Amino acid sequence: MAKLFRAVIMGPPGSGKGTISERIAQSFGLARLSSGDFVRENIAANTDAGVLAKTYIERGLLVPDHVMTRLLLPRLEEMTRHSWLMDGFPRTLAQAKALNSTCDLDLVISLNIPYETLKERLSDRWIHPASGRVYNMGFNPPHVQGRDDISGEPLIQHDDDKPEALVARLRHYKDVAKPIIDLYKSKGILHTFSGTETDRIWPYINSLLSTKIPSTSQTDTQRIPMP
Ligand SMILES: Nc1ncnc2c1ncn2[C@@H]1O[C@H](COP(=O)(O)OP(=O)(O)OP(=O)(O)O)[C@@H](O)[C@H]1O
Ligand SMILES: Nc1nc2c(ncn2[C@@H]2O[C@H](COP(=O)(O)OP(=O)(O)O)[C@@H](O)[C@H]2O)c(=O)[nH]1
Repeated sequence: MAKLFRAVIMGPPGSGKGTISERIAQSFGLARLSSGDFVRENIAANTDAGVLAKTYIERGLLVPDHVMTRLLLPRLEEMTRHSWLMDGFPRTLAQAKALNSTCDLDLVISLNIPYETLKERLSDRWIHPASGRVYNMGFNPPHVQGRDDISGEPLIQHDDDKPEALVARLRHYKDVAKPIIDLYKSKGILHTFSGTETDRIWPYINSLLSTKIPSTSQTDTQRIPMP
């Protein structure tokens, strides 16, 4: 069996993690895992953790570490036969340490995008909740306004993309990301990409990953739903 590959993508809200994860999943056939999707699925299913998580998300806050690790780590332990890319976890040093004790990461991508760019992008971000597909009215609009390209279902905007919640989220990101980035830097697995346009950053990420994982056809792509 080919060697498994485990990666994490980090960056502030709106930095392009979802967009780039999708491209990586399609180009390299990794399972794409999103902590945000996982939390929202738990909210929709009214699980105990989902009900609790909702009270934090509504205030633009992170879900507490013990709730996140209890939700996510067992799921990762089930993925022993898959290569994966995680978007949205770890988001605190405690989560990074918990992840460390579960698996060895091969690579961490950190996106470094200016604040003004983030604000503009998020005010225009639309999402298909069931699949996690992300649109932007300027950058990658849906074929039919307000509808997902594949299912035709309605698109929504997240409450936490509203400017009031965004400022708190960005401040929080800056505070909590630094020690995580330092940790991965010290492990020699951190790769940082800076810029204002995903299309200009993508070729660099693509060529880095090409040296680390073999390309697969698009049919190998999978987005593993989290329970
Ligand atoms: N690892 C995590 N730790 C704590 N809370 C989390 C974590 N992942 C997701 N959440 C919670 O779920 C919410 C939605 O997650 P999602 O990843 O979609 O976040 P987001 O803040 O919209 O991120 P982005 O805009 O960067 O994609 C977050 O705002 C946060 O409250
Ligand atoms: N204008 C513009 N929008 C982008 C670019 N890259 C991503 N987006 C959009 O910006 C928003 C945030 O991107 P997303 O991938 O969701 O970022 P995340 O919050 O880090 O996961 C989405 O609406 C994307 O479609 C870009 O280069 N230019």
